Amino acid sequence: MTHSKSPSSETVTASPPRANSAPGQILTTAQMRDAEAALYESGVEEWTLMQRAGHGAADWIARASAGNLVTILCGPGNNGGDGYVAAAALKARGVPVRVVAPIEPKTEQAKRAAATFDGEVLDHAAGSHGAVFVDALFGIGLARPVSDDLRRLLTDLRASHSLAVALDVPSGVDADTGACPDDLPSYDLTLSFGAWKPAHFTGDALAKLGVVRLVDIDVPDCGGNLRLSEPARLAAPDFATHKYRRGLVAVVGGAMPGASLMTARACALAGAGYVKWMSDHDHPGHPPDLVKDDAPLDDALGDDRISAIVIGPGLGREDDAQARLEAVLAAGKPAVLDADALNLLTPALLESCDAPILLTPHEGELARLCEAFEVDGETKRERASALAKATGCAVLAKGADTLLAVGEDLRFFTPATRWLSVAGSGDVLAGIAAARLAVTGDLVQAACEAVHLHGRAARIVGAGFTATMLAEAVHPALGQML
Ligand SMILES: NC(=O)C1=CN([C@@H]2O[C@H](COP(=O)(O)OP(=O)(O)OC[C@H]3O[C@@H](n4cnc5c(N)ncnc54)[C@H](O)[C@@H]3O)[C@@H](O)[C@H]2O)[C@@H](O)CC1
Ligand SMILES: [K+]
Repeated sequence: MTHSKSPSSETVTASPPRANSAPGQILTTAQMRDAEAALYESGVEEWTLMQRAGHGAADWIARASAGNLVTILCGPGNNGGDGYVAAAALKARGVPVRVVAPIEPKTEQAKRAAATFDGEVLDHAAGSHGAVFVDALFGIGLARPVSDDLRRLLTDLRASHSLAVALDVPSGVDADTGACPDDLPSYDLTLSFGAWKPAHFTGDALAKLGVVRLVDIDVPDCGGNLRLSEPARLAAPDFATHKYRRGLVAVVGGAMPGASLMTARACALAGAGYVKWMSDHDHPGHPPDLVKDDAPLDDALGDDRISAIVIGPGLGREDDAQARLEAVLAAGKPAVLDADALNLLTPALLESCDAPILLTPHEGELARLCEAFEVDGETKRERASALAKATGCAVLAKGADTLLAVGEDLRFFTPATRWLSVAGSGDVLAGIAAARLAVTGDLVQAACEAVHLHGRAARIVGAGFTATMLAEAVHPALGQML
């Protein structure tokens, strides 16, 4: 069936360019609903927000289409409403556009938006092909799994268009967790409205979103606990500094000294003024510019000038390893615990430690730590938060969707290159984090800077690198981020 809507008297006005009102803000569905409710109470109309969203989307879609045919799949709710507004705005700009609407608009705003579009509306996708497919079927209002018929429709439309754009989130994605069906099609561009949603930075949907961009609709900063960590300029050493003031880092080695050597190398290149390798093993790769301290660890760690310690890479899990971890925790210095230090960590070991501690677990280490500290959560985000609260530590949960949990707060990151999934990558990150901790004295800042430096180093070194190559690339990465 094809029908044409009668033109509505609604005017479709182009919105002026907007500055982002809260660029790093991430809101869950419930927080987004609260933010919207507050806006409505302050006198902003729902229709105004939908206009901003639809016009903002139309700007991106118009560029992507380069004047070629756009097909917008509109659902029954306000996500569909955004789609109709975008369709009307595109048509007004002379871009050929049609709407596929398998379900009639149901909300007041979606009906109103549908009435502004006087172009072609189909209730099926047969024969639909074109340049850009826009998914405006379901957004944050997804209430249940998408039916087989609608999933097929999404897949067919994706396949019959050169580019696919999702409005807010791809239909079928849980905006709060990033969970999605395996057969979700892949998108080239996902446009988030008003604020980022957790699904833009975490969960399985990450692999499907393509490039993500924020369309500002003037949602103010709600002071929420979820934030996107954006790379910031790192501070260069100040005028009156010296090597100790720039940060002395103790890199505590163990049974497999090669790993801690790599950590020490990354640490030295990430801005620390002085790195001491505390190892009772030698290694043929020990470089001349790395000071080795083989005094008994308690004594070595007694140096008051130490401003951060890192332990875990190559530590091993023998009795001696446990004793070394105990010595680090007893030193009362800010510390980064990685790898085997995480495998050895127990609530009893942390009991008398009140120094700032950063834990850097990957998925498996996070699961073990959650077991050891008797906490759990359905998602990585919940597990990391629960662990942060149980330990009082900052938890940098690594992986394709790295996130940082500190108390009630969560920081998310734009995903780094997948080439970082290589043995030793975490050892390098731990070294960078320790350097930044020594330099900044701030756990959250150090962890965020470390993730950005690590990702930058990976981009610089390119494809198919080893961890040693990655550690060397920390040097140019630091230079780029100053
Ligand atoms: N309220 C606001 O402030 C704004 C909301 N905006 C848009 O509104 C969206 C949220 O709108 P809604 O709350 O109306 O929700 P949606 O439009 O995401 O979807 C809700 C509708 O879809 C139906 N539905 C949900 N899951 C389904 C399924 N699996 N199969 C079949 N039907 C299903 C629901 O019954 C309801 O009718 C956002 O994602 C965003 O795109 C934007 O217009 C910007 C402003
Ligand atoms: K959508």
